[in-house]
Amino acid sequence: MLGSREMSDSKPRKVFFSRQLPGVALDRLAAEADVTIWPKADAPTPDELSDVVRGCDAILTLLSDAVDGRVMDAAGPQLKVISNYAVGYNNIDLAAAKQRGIQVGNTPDVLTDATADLAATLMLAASRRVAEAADDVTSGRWQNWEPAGLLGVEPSGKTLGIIGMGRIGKALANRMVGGWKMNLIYTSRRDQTDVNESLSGRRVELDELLRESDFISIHVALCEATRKLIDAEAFAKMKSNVVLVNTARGEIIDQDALLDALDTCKIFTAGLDVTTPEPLPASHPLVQHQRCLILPHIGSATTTARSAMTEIAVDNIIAGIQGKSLRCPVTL
Ligand SMILES: NC(=O)C1=CN([C@@H]2O[C@H](COP(=O)(O)OP(=O)(O)OC[C@H]3O[C@@H](n4cnc5c(N)ncnc54)[C@H](O)[C@@H]3O)[C@@H](O)[C@H]2O)C=CC1
Ligand SMILES: O=C(O)C(=O)CO
Repeated sequence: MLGSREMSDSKPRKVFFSRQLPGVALDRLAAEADVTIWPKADAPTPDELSDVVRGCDAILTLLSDAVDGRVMDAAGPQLKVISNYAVGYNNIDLAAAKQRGIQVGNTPDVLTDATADLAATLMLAASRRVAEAADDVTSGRWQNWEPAGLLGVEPSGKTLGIIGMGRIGKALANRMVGGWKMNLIYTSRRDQTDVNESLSGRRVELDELLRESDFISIHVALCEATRKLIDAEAFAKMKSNVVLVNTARGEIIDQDALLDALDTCKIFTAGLDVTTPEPLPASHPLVQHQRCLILPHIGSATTTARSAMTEIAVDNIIAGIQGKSLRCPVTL
């Protein structure tokens, strides 16, 4: 049923947090609601989540929590808001929430700089083979300064292709065009005149981006249209020696095709903050691959970004349980 849900003023609101959050904003919720925080280190399974949200007015979820209609129904008809502690919301069934009149919120903007910084870090670290080089030192393999040892590629003056020119894509473009004087091409659902004018960017089709880029960084949201967007066919179109970076979602790359592209030296290196699943087992060939640098999804992991995310997530919950519009709503 569409529309706002019944508010009951007679009993305290119940809120479930699927993890403890950094920052102090949680204190503000105490005045409004009884907050239960998932006590275990491992994320709740879908069954556990359905169980613990029973009777809740609001749920705070992480990107690893799959929230579908079943979880929403298990919570009950009083559930008013799902506050996702992330800007990406591919883990939430928005149609099911809309159908039930449940508001969904996310945490945009405040993590843009942190995530763009990490994408830039991955670009530089992957292009200079930093993980491989550090491993040579810690393993004792490094013996001599070699003129042809650990040669990398340089971003300066090269072409950067950004897939998905949203907030984080633009912030990375600013860094790499401003600082490294890279040439910019990008894919986007609409032309971005500000990017074209201030960064001399050019919107292109994905095919052209794949054929022209020396560095490719993925910043598009995950949805059915972007799942496995970078597959074997896409790798085949790329130049050789491409550096590929993904800080968006692991599902956007076909990981078997990526492994093959690395094994056959079709691409130079990859830098990934996201994989599927997360974590990849330590024995996975991509984890073990010398030219694949994988980080544990730390794009937004700065004290500044995570505290600000907590503020927004809590604001979204308070507004939601009061029946008001969310500070950062997600709509279908
Ligand atoms: N590694 C990390 O810790 C973090 C990862 N992320 C990921 O980065 C993504 C981007 O974040 P923002 O830039 O803030 O989001 P945004 O919404 O500003 O940008 C996403 C872009 O994807 C485009 N897009 C969405 N659906 C599309 C489709 N079907 N086809 C083509 N383009 C489509 C949008 O038009 C937009 O330009 C998030 O969705 C999230 O998955 C975000 C923050 C931290
Ligand atoms: O916000 C997101 O979407 C993340 O992946 C983590 O901050």
